Amino acid sequence: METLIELSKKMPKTELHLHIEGTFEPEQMFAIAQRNQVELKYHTVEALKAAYQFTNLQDFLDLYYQGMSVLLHEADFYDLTMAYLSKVHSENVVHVEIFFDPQGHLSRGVPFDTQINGIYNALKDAETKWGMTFKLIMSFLRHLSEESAFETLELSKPFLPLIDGVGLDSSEVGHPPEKFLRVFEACKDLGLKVTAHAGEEGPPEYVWQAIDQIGVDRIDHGNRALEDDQLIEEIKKRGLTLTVCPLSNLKLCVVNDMKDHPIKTMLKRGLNATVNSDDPAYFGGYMADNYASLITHTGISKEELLQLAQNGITGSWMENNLKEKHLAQLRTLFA
Ligand code: HPA
Ligand SMILES: [Zn+2]
Repeated sequence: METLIELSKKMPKTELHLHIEGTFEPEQMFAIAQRNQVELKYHTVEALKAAYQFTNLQDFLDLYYQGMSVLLHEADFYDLTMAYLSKVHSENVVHVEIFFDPQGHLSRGVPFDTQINGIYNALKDAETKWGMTFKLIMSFLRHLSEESAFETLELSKPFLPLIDGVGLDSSEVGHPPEKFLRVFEACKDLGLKVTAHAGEEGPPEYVWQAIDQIGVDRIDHGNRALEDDQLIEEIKKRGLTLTVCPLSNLKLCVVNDMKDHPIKTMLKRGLNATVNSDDPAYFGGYMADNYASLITHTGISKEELLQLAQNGITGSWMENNLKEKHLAQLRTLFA
């Protein structure tokens, strides 16, 4: 009998919540730092890894911004992205929708074209080599101003054909979605899809704002929506997908123990929850590890595993015929 973990490895998977800067493995970070002659605060891979102990989102973000500071050239962005894609290709991930944080690089003098060309060329190469499809999402840093987000949007305009959607990440509490209402209106007018991190640490009110005011197409995390029954009903009514990140939730103390992760509750309540890795190099695992951890600790059933995988396909922004193809493969595998 095939175990659920074996099945989860084999099944075609999508990744809908992934920060490319969060895939920076310490070994690669040191190699690129050396090649760019940038000094890191930590002097060995071991010392850096030992610092990956977070009690909240901000602890992590402080290290995340430090880590990305070694990315300077187009080749750095290409190598980072290709390393991630090749890793998840080996785990049967067939489609990725990845975030990048332009403001985290612009503030260090790295031009928009350097960033996006490196990332996009890797995505195109993975598509050519393995047939892995993708969407690219530009994310605004919510701890910065509305003005900075508008400046970033302006810089992105020559590259809009390469960008599918926009997101909102970084320090959530104190930076509600409504702070960026006008930016997101402008993005929608440009035909971009919209998603936002909401309800990771922030209150249900932020999820309401993301839905009601911003009109998001998807919700990133959304854990705290479970505190509000009316909100759950609204998310269901609108058919919104939640991009849930189990190992991230554990590492950032959004949940205290994987056995208490709310993903089964989300499914039971009829929410379209999906499984994603967020910042796998920092949180201890890629897609396969996230599924394996849920299977081991929460006791999800075969039916729930199939539901999660199906949600990852239906909640993606891929074309409908591709969705049908992947859904048919899943049905065969689970039959
Ligand atoms: O999980 C996250 N939350 C908010 N901002 C982020 N930036 C990278 N990862 C995250
Ligand atoms: Zn995230």
